[in-house]
Amino acid sequence: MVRIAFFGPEGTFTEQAARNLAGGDQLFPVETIPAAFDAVRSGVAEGACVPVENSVEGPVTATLDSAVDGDPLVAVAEALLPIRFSVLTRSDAPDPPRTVASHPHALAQVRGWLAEHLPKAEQLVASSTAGAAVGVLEGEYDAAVVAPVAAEHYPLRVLATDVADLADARTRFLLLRRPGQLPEPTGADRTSIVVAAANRTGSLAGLLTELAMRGINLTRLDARPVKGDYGTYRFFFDFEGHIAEPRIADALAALRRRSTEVRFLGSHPRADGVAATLEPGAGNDDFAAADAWVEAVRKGELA
Ligand SMILES: O=C(O)C(=O)C[C@]1(C(=O)O)C=C[C@@H](O)C=C1
Repeated sequence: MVRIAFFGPEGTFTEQAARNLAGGDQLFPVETIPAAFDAVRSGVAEGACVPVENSVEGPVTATLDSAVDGDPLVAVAEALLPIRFSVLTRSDAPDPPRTVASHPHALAQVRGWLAEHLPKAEQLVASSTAGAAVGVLEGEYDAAVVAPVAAEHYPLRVLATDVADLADARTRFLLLRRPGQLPEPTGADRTSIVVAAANRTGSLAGLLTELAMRGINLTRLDARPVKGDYGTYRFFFDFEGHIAEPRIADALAALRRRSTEVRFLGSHPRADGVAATLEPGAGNDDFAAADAWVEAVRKGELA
């Protein structure tokens, strides 16, 4: 039985994403994002499901940092969930609640709603949305901002549903595994890498140029500090395409040459199915034809 760790406890958005991604695999919750990575690295689980980016609050930094701190893991699939929250409370909690807790990404997505409906409630950070629900049950907080499914897991009173400051908020989640066989290219794929850029003029521009020259469309760029080396950063790139495609392989090789540290984080189908935009001359056939031409020139077959 394949075991998949997910960022829990039960009733997180990540559990929902894991259910979408894991098929019949056995899911089990872990308390933190680093613990989900560790479960795979140590062999306790074959896979892990974690959030990676939210359309309102941006990157999930615990996921980015865990991707570089430890043995390499690769993303083999992703899920994209629309995000709308419920607010739960204990029936014996003060009305209105004096404290409201959630994951920082969740609090950031309901700032306006909280200001309007619970302006006096102190906002507290919990390990996850469902972790906040557990805290409400245990009397630690009065209310929690949670995924709607949390109401099915925890015996709490529903104070509000369909809570979201922005109608189209989404979070993207990854299914991670130890490196092995990669998913096949589909034409609508995403490749992720993390690169340490040298601290000198134009080094990031140089990396970006390698992608741009090969007609590769970036879908995300985040910087994270290299811990313990003030002023130095690693850059996380997501871009359209799959390492099996020549333009992507060619760009990765160029980044490898330019940087002392590149970590491949996966090539997998995009959850939204958006096909890669192909610039003129960037297709697989264009690369094959150009390689054949160089080979012919080398052999003296062409002037
Ligand atoms: O706490 C959860 O339920 C999570 O799955 C984490 C998380 C996140 O990291 O962004 C996932 C989706 C929502 O955007 C809020 C929180």
